[in-house]
Amino acid sequence: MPRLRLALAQTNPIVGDLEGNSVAIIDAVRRARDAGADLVAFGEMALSGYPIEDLAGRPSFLAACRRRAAELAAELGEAGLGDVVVVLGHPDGPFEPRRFTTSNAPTAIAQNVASVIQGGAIVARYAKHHLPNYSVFDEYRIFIPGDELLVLRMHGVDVALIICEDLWQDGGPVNRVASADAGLLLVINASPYERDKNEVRLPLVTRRAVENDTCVAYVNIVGGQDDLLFDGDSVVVDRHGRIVARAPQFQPHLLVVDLDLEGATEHELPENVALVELAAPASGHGDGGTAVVVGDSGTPRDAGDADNAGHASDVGDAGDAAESAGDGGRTGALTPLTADIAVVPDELEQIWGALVLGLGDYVRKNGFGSVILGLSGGIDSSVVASMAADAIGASKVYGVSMPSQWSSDHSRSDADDLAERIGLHYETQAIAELVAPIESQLQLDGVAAENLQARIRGIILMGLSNQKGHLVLTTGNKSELAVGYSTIYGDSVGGFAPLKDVPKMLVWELARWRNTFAERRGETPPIPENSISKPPSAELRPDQTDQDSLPEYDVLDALLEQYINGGLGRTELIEHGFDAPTVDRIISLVDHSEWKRRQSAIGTKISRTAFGRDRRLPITYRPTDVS
Ligand SMILES: Nc1ncnc2c1ncn2[C@@H]1O[C@H](COP(=O)(O)OP(=O)(O)OC[C@H]2O[C@@H]([n+]3cccc(C(=O)O)c3)[C@H](O)[C@@H]2O)[C@@H](O)[C@H]1O
Ligand SMILES: Nc1ncnc2c1ncn2[C@@H]1O[C@H](COP(=O)(O)OP(=O)(O)OP(=O)(O)O)[C@@H](O)[C@H]1O
Ligand SMILES: NC(=O)CC[C@H](N)C(=O)O
Repeated sequence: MPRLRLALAQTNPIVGDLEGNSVAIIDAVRRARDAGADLVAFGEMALSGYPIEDLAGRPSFLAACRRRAAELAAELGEAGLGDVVVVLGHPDGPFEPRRFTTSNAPTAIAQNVASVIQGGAIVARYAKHHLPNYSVFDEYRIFIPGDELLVLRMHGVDVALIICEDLWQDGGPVNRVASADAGLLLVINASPYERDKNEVRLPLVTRRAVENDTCVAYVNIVGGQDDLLFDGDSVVVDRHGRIVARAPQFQPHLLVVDLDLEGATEHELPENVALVELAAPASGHGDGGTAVVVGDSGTPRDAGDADNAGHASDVGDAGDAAESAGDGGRTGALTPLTADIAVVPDELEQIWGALVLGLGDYVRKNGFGSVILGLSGGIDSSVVASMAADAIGASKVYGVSMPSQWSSDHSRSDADDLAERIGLHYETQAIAELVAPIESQLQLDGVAAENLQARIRGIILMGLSNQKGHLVLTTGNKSELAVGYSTIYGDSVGGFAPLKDVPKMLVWELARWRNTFAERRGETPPIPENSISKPPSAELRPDQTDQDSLPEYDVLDALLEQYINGGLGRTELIEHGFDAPTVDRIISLVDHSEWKRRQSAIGTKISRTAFGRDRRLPITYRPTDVS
């Protein structure tokens, strides 16, 4: 059986940063080459970052991506890395909208492609076939679909290549893998984290391996991009679906694994399969060879454009190359690798890791050096402060206590305690004297006067942000956002909302988990016990608690879970045991808060249905279909 040494490069790209992303790519190829890899694969759009959204409609951006991919190939060759076969995801174009007769998206001018690089040039290209258009994805709108499976013959093995959603959908390229008789199915991905995703993603990888009787290698990008968080978790399973290598979540990683694979055989190609024969390395890790397309039953691809002229041809003299590739083309035997199988953390640790990376990458990738937030001594601000310290270090976190005349003593003492435990910067800005003149001049009372306090706090945080350059973190959680329980332009102020997709009950669970995690490591638990155990209160009037306005949070969260994630209507919610008045009140609050959510800060998605792109509803809406 031919042995392939495969490297999966789990990189953390920044959308648009073609230069920075290229540096990481070249570095990973060098490390893969030093580790003896024959093939190194990067995630979907690893060159450009993902998702590129409407940048896909900008010809100058597409041209820059295409140019950078070709330059990168040349640079790899010049750096003596031409022998390693590199599979790299990037956008390609601009194409004439009507050039592809199979296109269902006539206005799209881009394709979502994987370029195959060898010997200093792009030698083949695969265009994604299935373009996801549900949940957070809009690819059908912006990309032209491909229509064939690419098979690379290298080192005596046939490697079938597809991109992310192609693995998820029956029909199309994944159904041709078995009849193409591929020894390895390589999938490059940009698959966002959701707390239950692993329960779907890994079984899917396993199922495809068994269905096709082939090893499957799945490489994902890692890192935060606005509201999305890519968790990495790249994995290789054998033809029985058993895990043979797995990268850790939430960090860049180069996973290198030896695979003994079914050798390539001569057989008739199914429809819409392009077989590209890659030449064996000339010697050791010297200059690479050229590619020969030995069979192509589909429509011509665009791999042989001006950038790649002379490196791919459709002549059929594959025999010699196949023979020389049979032993892997290496000059000497490589020491076998030991299995590298990362342990998947428990669920709360995963969620914490996702939120910390999402927050940290938003701060770093948007060029902030620090964050600021209001510390009320309550659970939400305490958890956000702790996450921020984990993400960027306590020395870059600024907390402000802003007591009013209604603030309890514990709001101050718990905030002091938190600041001390975490070691963040901390100051006090009392608001009573700022609130009083506005309240009096505008003659505000009731909720108007209550909200003024939250708005003065917002002004203080934005003022300090403008002055010092801190990013303002808004502390609202998913339960509050669902029912509009926050003051617009008040405590909802801010640029990033770490708890946006975290319901209140989960906020408490995470707080307890983080403290226990610290204790296990012999560290000071960051969150004061009193902040966890006391009843939540906005403290905008004497003795206020959240439950003056809302049901108990366990009931509220269960109801919201069924209404928002589960998509149940009024009748079904009542059938599930929620009482009718509560259902009516909460549905009404959720539906009438859409306008607040539409202007709210983004935050890391961790659920199947996060507020934002996942759930698009009208603001102006008079419900007549409530049932
Ligand atoms: N459809 C629509 N489109 C555009 N604007 C719309 C609108 N509906 C209302 N509005 C505007 O919104 C205003 C009302 O919204 P807003 O000013 O936010 O005020 P509102 O939602 O009435 O009150 C805020 C609630 O959040 C609670 N709160 C505040 C702060 C912190 C916390 C906490 O514990 O975390 C809770 C507070 O106790 C109160 O119950 C209206 O005066 C109107 O200007
Ligand atoms: N006294 C305060 N000092 C500083 N910030 C405050 C104060 N009160 C409220 N805030 C800010 O406004 C946010 C909304 O908090 P509020 O106490 O009204 O509700 P909450 O949802 O219970 O949040 P928390 O659990 O953090 O208290 C807080 O998380 C905090 O950032
Ligand atoms: N980029 C993609 O095609 C991702 C879609 C896929 N269903 C996923 O979430 O993994």
